[in-house]
Amino acid sequence: MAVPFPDDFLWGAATSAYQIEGAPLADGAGPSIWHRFAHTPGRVAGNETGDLACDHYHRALDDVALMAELGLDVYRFSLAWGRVLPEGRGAVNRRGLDFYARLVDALLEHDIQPMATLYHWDLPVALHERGGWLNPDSPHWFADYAETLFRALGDRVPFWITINEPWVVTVPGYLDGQLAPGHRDLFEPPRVAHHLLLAHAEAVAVYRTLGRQQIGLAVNLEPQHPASPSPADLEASRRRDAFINRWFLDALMFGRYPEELADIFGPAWPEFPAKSLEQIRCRGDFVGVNYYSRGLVRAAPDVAPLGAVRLTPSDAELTTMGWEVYPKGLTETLLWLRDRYANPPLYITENGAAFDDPPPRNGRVEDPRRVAYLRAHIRAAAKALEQGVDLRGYCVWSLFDNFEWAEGYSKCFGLYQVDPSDQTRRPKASARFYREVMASRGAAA
Ligand SMILES: N=[N+]=NCCCCNC(=O)[C@@H]1[C@H]2[C@H](O)[C@@H](O)[C@H](O)[C@@H](CO)[C@@H]12
Repeated sequence: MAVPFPDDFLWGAATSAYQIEGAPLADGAGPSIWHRFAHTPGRVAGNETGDLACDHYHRALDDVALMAELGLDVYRFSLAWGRVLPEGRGAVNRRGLDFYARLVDALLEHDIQPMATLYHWDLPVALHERGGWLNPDSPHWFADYAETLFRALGDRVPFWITINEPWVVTVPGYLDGQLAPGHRDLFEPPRVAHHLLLAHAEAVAVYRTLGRQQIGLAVNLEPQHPASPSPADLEASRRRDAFINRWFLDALMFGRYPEELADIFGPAWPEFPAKSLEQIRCRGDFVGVNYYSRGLVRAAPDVAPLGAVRLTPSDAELTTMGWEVYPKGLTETLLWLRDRYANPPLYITENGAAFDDPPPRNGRVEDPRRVAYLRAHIRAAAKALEQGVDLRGYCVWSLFDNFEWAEGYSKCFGLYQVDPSDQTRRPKASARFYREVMASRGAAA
């Protein structure tokens, strides 16, 4: 492929603490809401948990050597809040902090840039018991936690992400209850979202006094297309676009929520004080984009609160998550960000696909569909770059097959297969493909 990727473009891979580390209570760590959720029967497929996951907590240094062999420029990982602050605030757990210091130092020794996510869904139970993200103090708890990490690792970590996918924290977490903490309530999501945005803004403000590098928010974005040109479907796709794509970014970039949100939530949508919306207004240094698919939307008046449903096109290729393979949507999303928010610096902080991979043969795992998915989406990103999008990096989700939340270990996104019997990491064809892409600075895609 003609190479539009600049030499300093950062090629990487992403993971998160609860999904790969295992040992959730080791060395003084406090339990998270995901530890509690996974241990609640019926919440996770097969009642699987992150107790072992990829055992990364005990294998981190070997895993960093694997990342170096793969050829990563950047590695995106998350910090488990409860390892560092077992009660979520107050006393620091030195052994937890030391784990992350060792990980960061190992990455730097291998010339891999650390990209640290402060919050990837694993709120300490101790804070959840004080109301969690519903508590108006939660932004201050988060800013204090962030400050602890900025002071401990800020000199060595060049990229910080405050919160991973506040939409997923809010909607599956508090509206439909699919993810921890599993609440199903119409009145909680608007407040949770507001506190998450205040938490992000407060952490960025603290970072501005302590750090000199880059900090941003990672959002899941999904272009919405009406299933038909009917006014009802057009309106439904506009509502879903506001709900998924503009809710958090408009608040950050413009200091206001999309007006559709008040229609969607009706009486459950509070009057937010103008002062707090002004506090939320905070562009950060970059936007992290998590892209997987698009939404094909049909009006469904009886489906509350959106009045819309997402269709699965009958003729589309689907991943095992049921998501349509739609690389054009990545180009569309990147151009939309350029045009709506005045061309902010962007990193694709997650892009990948779950497919049922075969067992290894002669130590190799063939995953041609994932190779095709990654190639198509890297090319889609290139198309946006060629149109002036300020795209600076791309991270595959995920480095390893790992704990896919409520799906357990049944959904595999990894470049490496992890043998559950002995934790052996085996590269898939997609790892070999991605190594070539990185070595050729994008040309091999
Ligand atoms: N309706 N609707 N839209 C649903 C949009 C949510 C899409 N799921 C994500 O973005 C999560 C992200 C997460 O960071 C990671 O921890 C997960 O392992 C991956 C894979 O699932 C993705």
